[in-house]
Amino acid sequence: MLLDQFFRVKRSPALTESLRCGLASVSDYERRMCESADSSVVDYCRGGAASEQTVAHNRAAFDRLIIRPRCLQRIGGSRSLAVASFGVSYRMPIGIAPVALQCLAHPEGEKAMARAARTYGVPFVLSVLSSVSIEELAEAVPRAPKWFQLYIFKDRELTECLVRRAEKARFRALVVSVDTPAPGLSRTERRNPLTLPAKVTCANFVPNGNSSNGKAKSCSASVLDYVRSQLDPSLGWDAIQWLMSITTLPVILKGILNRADALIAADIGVHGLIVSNSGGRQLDCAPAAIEVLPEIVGAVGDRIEVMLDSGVSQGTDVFKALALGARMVFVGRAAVYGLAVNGQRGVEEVLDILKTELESTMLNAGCGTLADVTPQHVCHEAQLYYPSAAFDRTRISWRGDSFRSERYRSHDRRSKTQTLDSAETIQDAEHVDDSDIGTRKSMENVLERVTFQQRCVDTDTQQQPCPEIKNPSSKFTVTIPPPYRNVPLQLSVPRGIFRSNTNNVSKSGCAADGNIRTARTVINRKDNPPRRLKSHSMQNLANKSSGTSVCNKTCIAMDHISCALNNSTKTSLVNVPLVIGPISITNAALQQHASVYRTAAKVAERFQLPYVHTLRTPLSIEEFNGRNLNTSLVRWLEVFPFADLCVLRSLVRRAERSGFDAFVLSLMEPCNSVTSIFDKHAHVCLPHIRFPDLQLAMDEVCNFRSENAKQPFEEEASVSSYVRFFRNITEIPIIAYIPTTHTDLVYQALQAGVDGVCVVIDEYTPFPRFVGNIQAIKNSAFRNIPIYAGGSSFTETEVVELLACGVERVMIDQPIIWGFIIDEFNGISD
Ligand SMILES: Cc1cc2nc3c(=O)[nH]c(=O)nc-3n(C[C@H](O)[C@H](O)[C@H](O)COP(=O)(O)O)c2cc1C
Repeated sequence: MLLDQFFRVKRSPALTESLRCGLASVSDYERRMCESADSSVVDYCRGGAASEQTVAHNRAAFDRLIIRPRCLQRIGGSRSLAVASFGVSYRMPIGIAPVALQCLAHPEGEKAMARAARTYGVPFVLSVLSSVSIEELAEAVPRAPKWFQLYIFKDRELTECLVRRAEKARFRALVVSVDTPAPGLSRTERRNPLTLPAKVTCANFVPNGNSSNGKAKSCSASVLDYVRSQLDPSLGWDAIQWLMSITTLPVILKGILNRADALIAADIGVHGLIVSNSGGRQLDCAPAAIEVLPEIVGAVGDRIEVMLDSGVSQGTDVFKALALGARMVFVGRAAVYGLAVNGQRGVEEVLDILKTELESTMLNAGCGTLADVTPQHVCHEAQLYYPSAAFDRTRISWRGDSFRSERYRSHDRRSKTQTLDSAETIQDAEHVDDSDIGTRKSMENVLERVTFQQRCVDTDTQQQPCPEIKNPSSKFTVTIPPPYRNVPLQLSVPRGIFRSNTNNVSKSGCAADGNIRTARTVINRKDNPPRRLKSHSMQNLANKSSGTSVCNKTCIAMDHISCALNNSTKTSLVNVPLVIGPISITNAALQQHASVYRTAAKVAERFQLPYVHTLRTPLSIEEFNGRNLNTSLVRWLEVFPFADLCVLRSLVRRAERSGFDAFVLSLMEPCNSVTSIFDKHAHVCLPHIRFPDLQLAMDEVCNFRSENAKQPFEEEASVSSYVRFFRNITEIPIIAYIPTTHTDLVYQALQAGVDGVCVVIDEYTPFPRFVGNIQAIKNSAFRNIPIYAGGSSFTETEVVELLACGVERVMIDQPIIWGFIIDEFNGISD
């Protein structure tokens, strides 16, 4: 208070009032609502889908972004938050998202919300499931800037009727929620079901003289069921085209979460997108909206308006979204909390809090106007805290320069090629950004034009190829995929999630298009038709293992298991293309159980999965090979980039003789000599275990060295020289096994001609970032090379996400050990 007075900060009466009541932030309103409202209403407003991971992602993703302020920016006196959208100027870039049945939170419901929106000059989106009808709202708050959210229902007549009503009531835009093929599953709501009071219903579906075509239903909870039954999972993009053909209102798609869908939307001429996961209420484990925003702005930001909702609850969130290219953000829950606490006044107070926080953030970050807020003002925490990742190409999107330059240079994505300078650094990007500051305003004009001319654009002109951009210093060229005009028009958010048999991923066109040289044909040559794995969860395994029937050895390792389970929310790994291994003994409890390898290999054989044998085992290549193994097992061998050529050559020959199908060249640890890896695994970590192959390699090195006094291979040999070496002496395919933090090595390996790459997650990399890294590789010139994902234990949904972004197979190792400890063959199978 004192500080405010000192700096003479002007406060609105609404904020002064709310501060007097101890409500200074959106979370204060949330808390107050929880104290005062009925518990089923609280659950309804706050809840998310299933395990609510996406709700948590939304918050965490904003928190991972760091604001990077600039000083001494000569911020002038005239400061405005005004923004134009679809031809209308709004007083600030914050709108109110569609929220169903607002009369549950407050008797005035949507009317109060719309009045607050009018006071603050921001758009209010009325949900089709509103508790106040379109007409009633228009009559009560005629001058509020209103948009109308709808679904394209199974009954198109009903849908068209709603559109006509919205047009007649002078709504300014249609927001189509495309992420709702079915209602989201809320566990909290199932535990504490919401019973609609008699006077609260979906007012747009109740006969009132306006909904005249006989489609309206009588007033009861069954109205909600009826509306839910009208959701149509069979919709395709043609439905959007149909909608655009029956209305002149701008059409905005809400719920877009990937670039591919954004491109289709722009291609078919929609006017805007709201990047959204519906606040985590639809698909659990969907990405945070803010995480995918840069990718979508990069793809279509220069053609259509891109907005965002989901997780926005403070001014800094708004700032971050604007910096990453959103034109406007919407709040759902934040506004509902205000409504529940204090009706219209509560919503105004919340809007005031967000506005004040946004203004303060802008000032302190060195931005006087929205035009000053640029991607340069936000970075991902990884850039600050993990500087070794500074060269990681995929983090470029978080610097913002990649999409920004496209956006500001009016880059046309239809160009066939785009060059990337692999030597680009953060400094380079900042330099570029400096020169770009202040251009946002002019870009806004361009955006305006694009938006309103969108439908008139002659499609032939759109097809004109754009001149190639060539950068002489570029190290490699990335081919941009052709426009998505010919893809089947089917809503798929995200792609692949409903794939019935994920083992067919390569055939379903996600990753492969037949150009793969050797890996597809050779590595997987023994693949048989997939079998279904038994559906067990890691939690089940843990529960099972706590029973008395489990032998002593289990107890020793149970700490490891429960620790791993506690640290994560691992679920089942079922019905997916996997690779088993490489399993090395890192667990002291397993020292005496070398049979884990043979057992794991048998399971791999049974399920027709490749098995990766490693040198870090008590079984030599020949011993492993000789034990009752059927020839149908697909065998890969993990090798290390030893400096000693003679060792590598001899390993290659032995692997060839033993019928291995691929080499997994592990670049996980800096081990340029046999001695370093031998010391680490055979002497230092696990002194009691015999590592015959490493010992053999040691012997060979000693013999070799005594014969050839000097080192045969330079100590710091590059990835390419190892790959070339393998290439020269064997036909067996090579898969590089590289940590995701070293994307530069991935590209080196790909350039050197490996047949596949396994990108391995580490404990510091957030999963969305890992997916981003993989997507970047899949989007690069090497898109046809199979990518595998490694890193111990992914959850089932993570596996699906990986497959959806083009990963061929997922390598698992640690869960195999857990399964073995619990029930050997059956445990691993489970
Ligand atoms: C209680 C509630 C009801 C909602 N109802 C709808 C709806 O009817 N239609 C829709 O498209 N989105 C609906 N949403 C999603 C919001 O439009 C918006 O996407 C989401 O709330 C944004 O996330 P946030 O709550 O974290 O701000 C609803 C959200 C909430 C919290």
